[in-house]
Amino acid sequence: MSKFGTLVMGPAGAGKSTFCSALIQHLQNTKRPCFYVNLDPAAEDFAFEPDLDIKDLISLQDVMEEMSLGPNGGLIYCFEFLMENLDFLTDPLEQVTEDYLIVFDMPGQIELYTHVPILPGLVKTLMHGSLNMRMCAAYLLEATFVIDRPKFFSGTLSAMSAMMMLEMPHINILSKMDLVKGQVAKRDLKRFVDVDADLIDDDPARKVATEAEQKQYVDPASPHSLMNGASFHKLNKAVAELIDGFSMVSFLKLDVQDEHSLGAVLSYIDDAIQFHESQEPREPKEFDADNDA
Ligand SMILES: Nc1nc2c(ncn2[C@@H]2O[C@H](COP(=O)(O)OP(=O)(O)OP(=O)(O)O)[C@@H](O)[C@H]2O)c(=O)[nH]1
Ligand SMILES: [Mg+2]
Repeated sequence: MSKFGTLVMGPAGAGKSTFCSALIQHLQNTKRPCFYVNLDPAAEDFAFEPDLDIKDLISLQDVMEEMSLGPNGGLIYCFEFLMENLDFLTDPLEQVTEDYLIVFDMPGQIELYTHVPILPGLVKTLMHGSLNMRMCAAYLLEATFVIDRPKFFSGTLSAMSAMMMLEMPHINILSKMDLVKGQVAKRDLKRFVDVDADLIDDDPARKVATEAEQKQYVDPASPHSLMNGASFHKLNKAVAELIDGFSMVSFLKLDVQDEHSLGAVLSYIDDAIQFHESQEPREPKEFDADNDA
C-alpha cells in the first residue's frame, strides 16, 4: 500500500503555512482526508492543529537556549535530531491510509533546500523506505517577485536548486497572487508563469549602462575585476536563457482565497503523485428514500 504526501517548501514568509491551512480546508470541503505534519520547529500558531508536530520532539527555542545556537544553526540541529529519531515521524505515518493526503509544512530557511544534505535523506526515507510514500514538492515563491525581474530569476534559481537537491516530482507555485492583481498585466504574467528569458531585456526597471560604465568592466577572468550593470545584465540574461531554453521551471498561480485556484493546484499535486490512479473505487452511497425525500 502506498501513502501520498506533499512537501510544502519555499523561502521564509512565502506563504507555506497559509497554503497548508487553505489546502486542508479545501480537502475537508471536498470530503478528502488529510494528515497535517508540521516540520517547522519554530512554528507557533496554526489554523489547523497539526496531527504530528516536530515541536513534540524538539523545539528551536529549546535548542537555541540549551546549545547556544542561532536560529539557522538551531534549525539544522533540529533536523539532524529528527533524522536520528526518525521513528517519531515514521511510526505515526505507518498508520495513515492511502486515501489520505499527507501535508508537510516545512520551515523557510533556504539553506535546507539548497545545500544542506538533510532533506534528501528525509525524502529518501519517506519515499523509498517501508512507508513507500509517493511525494511531490510544492515550492512556493511570492508573486511579488515578478515586480523585480532579476529577483524573480534569483528566486527561480532557488526553486531549481531544491529540484536538483531533492530529485522528486516538483511543482512551482507563485503564491500571494492577490498582491499583484491589477499591478501586472495578464499578458506579462504569462511570461513569468512559463518563464521567458526576454523578460530580462524588456525590464522597464532596467538601468542601461552608460559608455563609461561599459568601459569600467575589465577582465572577467581576473578576480579583481568588478562586474558592472552591463555584465550583470549579461549574466542574468544567460541564466534566464538557460531556464527558458530547457523549459526547466514553470509556475502555477495560487490565490488561497479562491477555491478554484486551490483546486487547480491540488489537481497538479494529485497528478504528480498519481493519487487518483491508486484509489480503490468507492461504493456509491445507497439511496436513502427517507432522508432524500
Ligand atoms: N496577501 C496575502 N498574504 C499572505 C498570503 N499567504 C500568506 N500571507 C501572509 O504572509 C505572511 C507569511 O505567511 P506564512 O503562511 O506564515 O508564510 P510561511 O512561508 O509559512 O512563513 P515561514 O514558515 O515563517 O517561512 C503572513 O503575514 C501571512 O498572513 C496570501 O496569499 N496573500
Ligand atoms: Mg510557516
